[in-house]
Amino acid sequence: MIEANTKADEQRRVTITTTQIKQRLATINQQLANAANETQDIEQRYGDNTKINITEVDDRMETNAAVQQQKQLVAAAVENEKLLTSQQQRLTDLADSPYFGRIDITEDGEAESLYIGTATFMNEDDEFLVYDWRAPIASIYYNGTLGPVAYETPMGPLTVDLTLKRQFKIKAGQIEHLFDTNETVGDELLQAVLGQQSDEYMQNIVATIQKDQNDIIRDTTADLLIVQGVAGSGKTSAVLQRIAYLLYHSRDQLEADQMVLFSPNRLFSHYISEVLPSLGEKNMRQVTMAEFLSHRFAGLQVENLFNRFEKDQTNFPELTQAMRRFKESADFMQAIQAYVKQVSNQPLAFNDLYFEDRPFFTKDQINAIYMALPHNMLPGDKFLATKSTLIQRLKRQINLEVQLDWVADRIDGLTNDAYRAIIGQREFASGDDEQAFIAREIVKAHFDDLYTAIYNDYFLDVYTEYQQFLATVCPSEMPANVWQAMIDQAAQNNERHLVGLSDAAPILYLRDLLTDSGQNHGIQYLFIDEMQDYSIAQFIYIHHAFPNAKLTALGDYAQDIFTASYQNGHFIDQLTAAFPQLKLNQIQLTKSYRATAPITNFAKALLPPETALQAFSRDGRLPRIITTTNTDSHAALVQELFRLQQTHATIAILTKNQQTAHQLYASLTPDEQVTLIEDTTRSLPKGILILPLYLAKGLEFDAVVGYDVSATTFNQASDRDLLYTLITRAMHDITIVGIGQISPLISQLPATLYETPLPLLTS
Ligand SMILES: Nc1ncnc2c1ncn2[C@@H]1O[C@H](COP(=O)(O)OP(=O)(O)OP(=O)(O)O)[C@@H](O)[C@H]1O
Repeated sequence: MIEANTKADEQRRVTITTTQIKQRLATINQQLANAANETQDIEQRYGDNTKINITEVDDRMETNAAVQQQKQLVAAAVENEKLLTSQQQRLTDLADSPYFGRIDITEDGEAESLYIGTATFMNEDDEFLVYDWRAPIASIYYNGTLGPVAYETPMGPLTVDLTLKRQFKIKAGQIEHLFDTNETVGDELLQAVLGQQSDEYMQNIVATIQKDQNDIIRDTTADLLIVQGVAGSGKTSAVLQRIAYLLYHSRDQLEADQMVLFSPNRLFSHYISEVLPSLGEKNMRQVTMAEFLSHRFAGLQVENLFNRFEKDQTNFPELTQAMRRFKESADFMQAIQAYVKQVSNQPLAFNDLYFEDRPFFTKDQINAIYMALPHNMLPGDKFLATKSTLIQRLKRQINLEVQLDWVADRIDGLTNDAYRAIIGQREFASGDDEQAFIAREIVKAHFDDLYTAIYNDYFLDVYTEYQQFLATVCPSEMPANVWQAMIDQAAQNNERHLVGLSDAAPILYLRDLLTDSGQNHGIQYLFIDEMQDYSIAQFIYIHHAFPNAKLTALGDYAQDIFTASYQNGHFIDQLTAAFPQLKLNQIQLTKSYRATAPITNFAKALLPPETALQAFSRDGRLPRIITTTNTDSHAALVQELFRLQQTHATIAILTKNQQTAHQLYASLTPDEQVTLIEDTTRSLPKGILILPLYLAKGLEFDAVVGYDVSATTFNQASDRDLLYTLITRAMHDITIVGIGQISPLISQLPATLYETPLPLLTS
C-alpha cells in the first residue's frame, strides 16, 4: 500500500521533471521555427540563383557550382529540421508521461533512484532525470526481483542490490496510479492495460514488458532466434520492441532500412505501423512473402497463399499433399544445390537472345562460351564469365556499328532539342569528339533492349532448367506418371506466366545459384512473424537472399492454418535442422495476455493436454455457443451482434473461407453497418467487420464471432488449428455460431468452459 505522502513526493518529482522537459521543449520549438525560416530562406535564394542566365557558356560552370552548394545547404537544413522535429515529438511525449518505472539500487553502499521512461532526459547539469528503457541498467526493471540483481555493462556483468521497484501510470503530468511490486513487472498495471479496448494500431508495451519477452528483446548473440509463443503471448509486441532496442544500441552501424520484417499481410503491416514511431524510432521495412516473390519474379504471377488455401478446401488429394511436402522441404533445396554442382559441366538451358526479330546470340553460341570455360570453375562464376563475354561481344558490335551510314543519317536527322538532350552539360575538345560521342550514344540506345536482356540474365531459361531438375528427383514412393504430370503442369504454368507457390522458392534458389545473383548483403536483421506459414524451403531461400542478416523467427505451431492439412512433424525441429551452421537461441512464451482467462482456457481446451499454455488472470464472460438452423442463422447473428455492440467497439465476424464471408456480407442489410475485409484492404475501421480467418492472422478484436463453426465445416483434425486461431483473436468476448449442428471440435469440450444461451424464439 502506497502512503499518501509517497504519492505527493512522487508527484512533486514528476512536476519538476515535466517542467524541465517543457523548458527544453520551448527551446526546441524556437530552434525549429528558426530552422524552418532558414530552410525557406535558402530555398528562396536557391530559386533566385537558378534564374541566372545559363545560356552564356562562361556563366554555366559557375552557376552549376553555386546550385550544387545551395542544394547541399538545403539538404543540411532539411536534415536539421527533421532532427529537431523528432526531438520535439519525443519531448512532447515525455512532458505528458515522463516515465513509467522507478528502481532503487544500492551499489557499493551507495543508494540511487533511477526513473525509466521511453527516452532519456538529462537536465542542464547532465543528471539523468529519465533513463531510456533500453539503457543497460534499465534491464533491472524488467528482469529483477528485490535483492541482488546482475545487469550487463560494457565492462561485464555488475551486481547491485535492488531495494524498490515502483510502477507509474502518468497522464498529462499527473500520476494516475502507482504501485510497488516485487514481481518482475506487477500484474496490476498489466490488468489495466489489457482491459482496454482494441485499437486500429498496436500499442507499444515498454511499461509492462515481461521477463521472457525481455529476453527476446535484448538477445544480441543469436544468428537465429526462434520464438515459439502461444497465441497472444506478445511475440509481435516483443519483436517490435526488439527492433527499437537494436536500433538504440547500434545507432552508428544500423539504420532502420537495414532491417526487414516479413509480415503476414498488408492489414497487419498497417496495424503494427505505429509502435516504432511511438518509441521515437523509424519503421523498419515491411514486406509480405507474396510481395517479395512477385518482385523477384517480375512479370510472372506467383500463386498466392490465400488462394491456394481456398483451393485446398475443395480438392487436395494425398499425392498432391506428399508432393507439396517434398517441394517445401530442406531436402528438396539440398537437391537443388547438388543439381547445380552436377550440371555445371553440362550445357545449360539457355535462350536465344533476339535482336530485331532474329537471334543475335543463339543458345548454341552461348553454350559454346559456357562450355569452353574451365571445368573446375564454380557454376555462378561460369555464368558471370559467360555474361561478361556476351557484353564484350555486344560492345564490339557497337564499336563497329558507329561507323555505319545509318548512324550518320540518324545524327543528321536530329532536332536541336534531341541533340542537346544527348550531350547534356558535356564539353568537348573538338567537333569530332562531339560527333563520336553522339554516334556512340545512338548505337547504345539502338542495342539497349539487347543489353538489358543480357544484363538481366534473360538468356538463361531457368524454368526449363527447373523442369530438368525435377525430372532427376522423383521420390521413390511417388508414381512416376504422377510426378511427370506435375512437371508437365509446371511447364504449362510457365507458358501462362504462372508460378506455383511451392515452386517459387526452389526456382529462385536454382536461378541464384546458377547465376550467382539475387543476394542482398546490406540487410542486417530479418524478422519473420507467423513463421509457421512459411515453408522450410522459403526459409532457406530467404537466408540465401539475405546472407548477412541475423534471423528472428516467431510463431506458434498451433496456428498453422495454411499447412496443418498436409504437414506433419515438428516445424521448429525442421527449421533448426535446416540451419545447423547458425548460432541458435530458442525462447518459449507460454503465457497468453491478449484474452480474458475464460477465452484463453476455452481455446486451450482444443489443444493437446500437454500444451504449455497459461492464461493471464483477467476476468471476463464465458464464451457463448449458439447453435441455430439455416433459417434462423441470420436473425441469431444479428441479435448477437446487437448484444456485443452494447459493450464493444470492434467486432470481427470470422469465417473459414472467403466465400462464406462474401455470402454473409451480401445477406446483411446496409443499416447493419458492416465492413467486408479483403486481401487488398489496408486499414481496419471500427464497427463490425467480416473477414476470412486467415486475414485476421496476428490481429485482435474486442469481440469475435466465429460464424458457421458447424459439423459440416469444422470437422477435420486439421480444423482444430483454425479454430484455435479464430478463438484467440478475441480480447474480451467470443461467440461461436454453429448452423445445423455445432462442430464436434466444440461439442467435445467440457461444458463448464462455455455457456449456451437459449435458442432464439422465432415466429
Ligand atoms: N507485456 C505486455 N504488456 C502489455 N500488453 C501486452 C504484453 N504482452 C502482450 N501484450 C498484449 O497482448 C496482445 C497480444 O500480443 P501480440 O499480438 O504481440 O501477441 P502474439 O504472440 O504475436 O499473438 P498471436 O500469435 O496470437 O498473433 C496485444 O494486445 C499486446 O499489446
